[in-house]
Formats: sequence, structure tokens, C-alpha cells
Amino acid sequence: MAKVRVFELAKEFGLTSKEMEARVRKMGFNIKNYMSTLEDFEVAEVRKLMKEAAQDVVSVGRDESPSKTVVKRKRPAVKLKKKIVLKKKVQEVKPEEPPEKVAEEVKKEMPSKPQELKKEAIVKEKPTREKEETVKEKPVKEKKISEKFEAKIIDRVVLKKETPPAPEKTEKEEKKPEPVVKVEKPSSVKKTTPEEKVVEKAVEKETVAKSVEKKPIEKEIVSKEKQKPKGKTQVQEKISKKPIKRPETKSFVKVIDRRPIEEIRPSTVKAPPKVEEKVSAPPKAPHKPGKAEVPSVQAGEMEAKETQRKGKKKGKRVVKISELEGLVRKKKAKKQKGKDKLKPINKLLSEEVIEPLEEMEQAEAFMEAPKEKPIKAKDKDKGKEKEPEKKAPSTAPPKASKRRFAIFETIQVDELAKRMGVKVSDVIMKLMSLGVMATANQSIDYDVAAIVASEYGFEVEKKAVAEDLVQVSEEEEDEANLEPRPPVVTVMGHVDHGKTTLLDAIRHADVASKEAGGITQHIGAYQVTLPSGNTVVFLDTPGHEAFTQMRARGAQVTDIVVLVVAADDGVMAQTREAIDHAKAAGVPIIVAVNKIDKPEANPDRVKTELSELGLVPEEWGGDTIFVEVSAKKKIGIEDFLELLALQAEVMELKANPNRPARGHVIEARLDKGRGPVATLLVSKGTLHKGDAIVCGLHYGKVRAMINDRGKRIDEAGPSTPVEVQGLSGVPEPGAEFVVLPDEKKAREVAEYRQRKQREAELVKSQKMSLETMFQRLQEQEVKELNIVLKTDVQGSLEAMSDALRKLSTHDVKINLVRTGIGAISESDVLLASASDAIIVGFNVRPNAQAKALAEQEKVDIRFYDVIYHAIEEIKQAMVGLLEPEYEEEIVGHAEVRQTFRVPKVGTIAGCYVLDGSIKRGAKVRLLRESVVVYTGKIASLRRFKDDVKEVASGYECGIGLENFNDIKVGDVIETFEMKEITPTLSTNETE
Ligand SMILES: Nc1nc2c(ncn2[C@@H]2O[C@H](COP(=O)(O)OP(=O)(O)OP(=O)(O)O)[C@@H](O)[C@H]2O)c(=O)[nH]1
Repeated sequence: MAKVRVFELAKEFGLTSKEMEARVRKMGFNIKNYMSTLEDFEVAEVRKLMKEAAQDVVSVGRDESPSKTVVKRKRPAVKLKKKIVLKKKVQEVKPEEPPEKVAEEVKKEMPSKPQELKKEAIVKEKPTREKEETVKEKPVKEKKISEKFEAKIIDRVVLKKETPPAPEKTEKEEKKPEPVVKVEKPSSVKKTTPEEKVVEKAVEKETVAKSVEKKPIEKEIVSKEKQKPKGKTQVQEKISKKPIKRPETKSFVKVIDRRPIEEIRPSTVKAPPKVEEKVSAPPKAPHKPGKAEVPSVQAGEMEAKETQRKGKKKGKRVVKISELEGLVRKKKAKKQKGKDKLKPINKLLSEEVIEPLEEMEQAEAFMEAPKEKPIKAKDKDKGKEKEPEKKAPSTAPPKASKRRFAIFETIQVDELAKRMGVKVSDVIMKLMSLGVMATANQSIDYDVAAIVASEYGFEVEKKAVAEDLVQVSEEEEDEANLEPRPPVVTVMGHVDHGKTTLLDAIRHADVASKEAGGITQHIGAYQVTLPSGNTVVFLDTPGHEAFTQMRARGAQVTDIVVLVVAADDGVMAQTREAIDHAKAAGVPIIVAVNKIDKPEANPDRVKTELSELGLVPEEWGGDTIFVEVSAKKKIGIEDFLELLALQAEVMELKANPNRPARGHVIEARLDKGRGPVATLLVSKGTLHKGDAIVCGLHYGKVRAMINDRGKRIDEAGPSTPVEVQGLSGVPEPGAEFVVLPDEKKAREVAEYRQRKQREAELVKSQKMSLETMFQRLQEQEVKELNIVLKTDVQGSLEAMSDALRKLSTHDVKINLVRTGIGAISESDVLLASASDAIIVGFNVRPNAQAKALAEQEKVDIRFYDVIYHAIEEIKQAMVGLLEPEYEEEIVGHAEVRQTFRVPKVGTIAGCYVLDGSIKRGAKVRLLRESVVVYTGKIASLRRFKDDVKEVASGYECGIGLENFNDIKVGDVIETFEMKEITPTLSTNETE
């Protein structure tokens, strides 16, 4: 056993003897000086530690440096060299001694040198600990920051090759591994798996040996990996640089790592799958060298690849289109085609990637009109159908049988054009020639449409609105199905003549006292059972003149009118009105002469007055029933009811209860909790809970029915007033309701009616706007302020209307374009827009659509809740409408003292400003002997060749007049301004 002195080792490592001595001491060897000798195993240990120290220093330095990329670049070269070297070594080792034999030798050797081993153990305690520590650290690093660790290891390798002492070291390394390998390789290869610790000890210090031992494994991995990049294209290499290197470095880590071999092994075995995990593309690469590159390649590369193929870019475009349009359609079509070429690619690609590729196949087909193509075919068909539809009639008129069509009371312009087979623009032109300005989607009424149609040789018939369409016309009732029904009685009369009190008396309920202000606001319906057992339905109509219209509706559904006339008051205006309504409706009247308890009551006077109006009492030879009652004192009520029943009997009121119900809306409101609630009076048939009904412009299903006593009922026969819930909206009182087979049908009818009503409103608006225009032309000198007035109640409407009309003056005329009760509707806004009107809303607001439309049309809507405020504001608006008045204000005078003729400019007057000032551009008058010879503008104003804006009095200046040169010395230039005077309304009112 040759002993090596410390200074020899120093030479070996290129250190000074003293440095080496110090290091060896640090390593834990007990030496006196650099002349001391070391045993073989000690020398090996020192060498190993020195080497590790060198590696650690370098790796740390490298790790800290951010130049990882530099290392990586060099890596492949290093690896190659390393591997080549290793390969050689392994080749050298392997043939000489098979691993098994070597292992046996190791086993034999180990027990034979117990002392040495002990020594080694003692000596190595410290170093191994150090190593263990590093080993412990390394796995952690490897797990947590494998990259970092990998870098370290790679760096070691690199540095081994690059650092200056490399030549010596490599020589020694090459020498050293050889003997060690012979000893250790078998142990590591064979015994690692079963005996970790033993092998660890056997192998322990020999890091180099280990690295050598594992290099075959590494080689396997690396060689595989190396093949990959070789097979790759340059582009791919660039892209897969990092991913490819990582697996390699990992294998290095595992090899160099000092963990038990069992740990190392599986990790080395696992390494490839890890590589696959991390870098999905490369493992696939060898299988599909050319095509497998595609998925790993980024968009740019994808494109690059695609450009290599024909029409790839086109294909891409098509993909976008397919995404938007017939993606599914194309997919199917292409799947059917079953492109075999694409199959292998498709397997590798996701669906998204496949799609473009498939699309690429048909790129050419899409080239001409890629976007339109899928749709084209259909469009063409459509176009074929449409074109002749539009054009053919213009060239070839429709058959004679087709020259006749029916329209409702309105028709949209484009619809009319379509019916006649002419261009919409032609129809619009025709309408213009008739003085009707309408766009394609505006409606014109029947009369105008008929004229236009006749121009094109068409005949137009007028269709009844809705009824014939929805087939809800009245059908003839079979006499056998009719059954007696209770009479519907409407109580009418002048205000405070006692209508409510009479009904109250009849119903034995105090309704009047509960009413706000004592005025009945809405029609109430009550079913009363008379002492005789008969039932009578009473409609309590409002007594105020504001609700005349509503009362008229009441008359439509009523069988008998009870005319209440106060005996102390006699026939009044509304009494007469009630008679007219009753007569118009052909309803018999029973006169209740009320308040006979009053001392001043004079029933005969009432009879006389009514006789004059055609209501002659029976006792006077007439046919009108007169009953003298006192609603308050409940006098004559029973007689009254008996006579009422008698009248009903005479009338033989009958209805078929076994048919779908129909009737009228008595009143309707929007209930906060229940939604739209309507009081319906069934006139025919029976209304059931769940019935689908169309009610005016609304529809719905009867969700719940409540009778006049507040009880829920499931059905309501003829002459039964019920409150129903479930309507889509609040119907207008007086509107008819009809039960339809289903809700869908009901909705259709309601929508149809709504549309028609809208059209009718639009036609109305148009007419009004045209009329307004005409009026304007006629009354050019009169300014108008057009107003659409909407109020909450009739009373306020009248009050506002009157007040506004009274605002009219000689200068400004108030024109109430429309007045009405209720919310401001779209129709109101349209009308206001068309007639340049403002909308005045008194205690009303626009609905959402109207509000939006008003914003769109820039229609001014003003809301008021106090009439005074409204009047004030409108006065202001009227003032705004007046032409501004101007007053001339003299600004200054300048005297012409000299004149100059300037070529190309004209005459310039040398002036002296007498008073005020002269401003450039100001209006001037040229006065010659106080006579105005010119009125115009100052064209130029100068002082000593300089243009100036203004020249004050006492200064001289040169003035040039616009288009005027006949300036003479002695003339006076007077400048003036027109100042606007705030207009005031003339006090002379038209009324
Ligand atoms: N003395 C007397 N007063 C009566 C009689 N009937 C009604 N009145 C009174 O006349 C006033 C008006 O009665 P209403 O029943 O509210 O009259 P109306 O016609 O319903 O009134 P409007 O709802 O406003 O149309 C009340 O103060 C009643 O008390 C009657 O027979 N005799």
C-alpha cells in the first residue's frame, strides 16, 4: 500500500503544500505537516472531498449567477462529451468484469479488511456527515427546486470540462474511476436494491464511482433523449430546448445524488415518465416525428407549419368562419368524407386543432366566398323566391282575381306594397303625390290605401277589425237553450239626486257614507235579491258630468235604466243626458222620483218636466213607470223593486248559460297585490275559473273570481258581476270580454287588437300632424304653441284645457293637439313629435316606452301637479316663441374729412370719430346732409396703415364701406347695433 504525502496531493490539486495541509486537516485527518503521509483510503477520501469542494464552490457560484442560459447552451456539448467518455469507460469496465463478479469481490474484500473499514468509518464520520447533509439537502432541493439543483449538477459537469485545472483533473478522474469502478460498479448495479445501507457503505465515499456507475443509466436515458433532438427539425429544437434538457438534467441529479440506490433507481426509472409529464410534446415526437410537432408548437409555428402545406392559411380563415357559421354543418360533411390523411393528425390534435385542419382541406372551396358559402345556397333559394315576388308583379301584374284584397282599417305601407306587388318606394312616392307623408313601416288608413291601390288597379275591401279574424262573432242562440236571467239595472241621474242612497236603501248597506267626498268614482255592480226572490243587478253609475262617457258605457250593458230625479230639484242637465243615453241604447226607463220626504218635494213637477222629454207616466197615459221614493227614509222602496221585477218579467230577459261566457268590463284597476283586477258583467254563458279570456286589448286566464259580496266563486252565470284576476293588463271599462278556447288564442287576439289599435293611433297622429302643417301654412303670421295635454281626471283636463286656451293671445295661439285622460302614451309622444308639440302631463306620467320614445324623439314632456305652475311655465314657453324684437342703438359717429382711392380696394374715407366709437364690422349708415345714402357694414378700419378693431372718439381713422365707394367729404358715418329686446306677451287676449 503506497503512501502519499500531503505535498504530493497538493501538487495534484495545484495547491501549495501549506494550503493542502490545512485542507487535509480541515477534512479531519490527523497530520503533522505537509510531509505527513496518508493511507490509500485516506488519499481517496481527500481526493473525493477536494473534488466535491471544488464542485460545490463552482456550482454555488454558478447557481447564484443568472447566466443559466449560457450553461444550458453548452449543455448538449458537454453531455455529449461526457457521455462519450462514460461510454468508453463503461465499455472498458463492462467487458473486463461483469458486475456480478465485481460485487462478489467487493463482498469478499469487505470482511477481509475490517480494520481498514473501521478506520474508514472513523475517518469518514465527518466527511460522510457532510455528505449526508449535502445529500439531505440535495433531495429537498431536487424536489422543491429541481431546476436549481439540476443547474448545479450540470454546472459541475460543465466546469469539470471547462475550468483551468481540467486537464489534470480529467486525467486523474479518468484514472481514478477505473479502479473504483471495478470495485463499486457491481455493488451499485446488483446490490443496490436489496441492501441499501451496505451498498451505501461500500460505495459511500466514492461519489465519482457512483457517478460513473450511474452513467450507464444516464446514458440510456440521455441516449434516448439525444436521439429525439437529433430527429427533430431546427424549429422544433428551438422550441423544445428547455423541455428536452430538463429530463437530462434530472437523470444527472439522480445519478450524482447520494441517496440510497433504491431511491435513486425508481427515480431513474420514473424519470422518463416525468419527462413525459413535463414535456408532453417531445415523447410523442419520436412516434410521429413530422406531425407530432404540431401540438407543441405555438400559434406562430402552427402557422409556419401550415404555410408549408397548401392553403393552410386559408384553412385558418375558414375555421373562423366555421366558428361563426356552419361549424356543425361542416363538421358533419367532412366527417362523412372521411379524410384518411388527416386521421393520424387528428388523433394527435384536439378537436379545435382538427377543425382547422379539416377546414383546410376545403379551403379552396371557401376561397371565393368563404363567409357566404354555407348560407349562400339557402339565400339563393330565398332570393329566388323573393325576387320574383317583388319584381314580377311590377313587370307582370297579378291576375285579375288577385287584384282585389281586403285590409283592415289601417295597413302598413310596406304591407300594402307587398300586397300589390310593387316597390315600397313607389307606394311612398304615390302617397307623397297624394299629400301623405309616410315611411315604409308607417300605417295609412283604409281610405288612403284604397286610393293608392286604385292607382295600381287594385280594389280594396274593408275588413272588420279582429272579429272575423278571431271568429268571435256573435252566434245565433237557440231558443231552447235560453234561460231567464236577472235584469241589469243602471241607476242614472243628476248629481246628488240620491242614486247611491237609493241603491244603499235597496241593498240595506250604507255605501254612500263610505264614499270619498260622497261622489261615486267608478261603476259598481251589485246583485240584489228582491223580496219576491228575483235577483236584480244594479250598476251604480257615477253622477258627475266628468264621467259621462263611462255612464254611456253603462247604458250599453244595462237592461233597465232607473232614472233618479230629486223631487225637490227636478229635471237637471244630467237627467236629460241620462235620458238620451237610455234612449240611444233602447233601454226602458223607470223613473224614481226621490226625496219625496222633503217638504219642498214636488213630484208632479218632475213628471211634467219628464213628460216634456218623452217620459210620460202611465197614469198620464204614457208607458213610463214612475215610482215615488225616499231613499233616505226608505219610503216606496218595496214598490219600486216590485215594479222593477215586473218590468224585467215583461222584458223576458233570457240568456244561454251553457256557452262560453262573454260580457263587459264594468270597471278595472291595477291592484298592488293582485295585479290587474276587472269587474266583469257576464251577459251570456257562464264564466268559469280557469277560462281563457280576451278582454279588450288584454287577455288572460281567470285565476280567481270574487262576487259582489267578496266571496270566491268558481263560475258566474248570465247577469252576474264578478271581479276577476289574471288579466295581462287593465282593460278599459266598457270593453267586451270573450272566453276563447285557450290562452294562446286569447293572446293572439289581444295582440292583434293592440297592433291594430296602435296602427289606428298612428294614422290618427299622422292626420293631425298633416293638418297642423296645413294650418300653419294658412296661418303663417300666427305663432302656435302645440300642446298634448294629458291629465289624471276629466275635471283637471277641463280646467287645464280652459286655462291653456285662455293663454292664447294675438301673437301666440295655444293649440291643444290632443287632450286626454291617463298616462302619456307612445301615441301621444309620436303626435307631439309630429306636430312639434310639447306634452303637458298633469298628475300623470309617461309609461316606459313613451318615456324612451320621448327621449329619442326629443319631445319635451312637462309634469305638473299645480295648474298655476303649468300656466306660468307655458306662458314662458309662449314668450320663447315670439320673434325677438330688436332695437337700434347708435354706437358712434364719424365725419368724413378726406377720401382716398385705393386701387383694388375702393374709396377709403379718412374720418374723425365725433362720438362713441367706430367698430370694425359694425353696421353703418352713411348720412349725407342727414339723409341716409347707404346702409351696410364697415369693411375696413385702419389707423396709420394698421387694421384696428375699434377707434374711439377724438381719433382719426380710415374707414372703408362694404360695396360702397361713393363717399364724399362731409358725409357722416353712423354706426349702430341691433339689440334684442326681451319680448313680452301682448295683453290683448283673443278671448
Ligand atoms: N232628504 C233626503 N235626502 C236624500 C234622499 N236620498 C239622498 N239624499 C241625500 O242626498 C245627498 C246625495 O245623495 P247621493 O246618494 O250621494 O246622491 P248621488 O246621486 O249618488 O250623488 P253622486 O254620487 O255625487 O252622483 C245625500 O246627502 C243624501 O243623504 C232622500 O230620499 N231624502
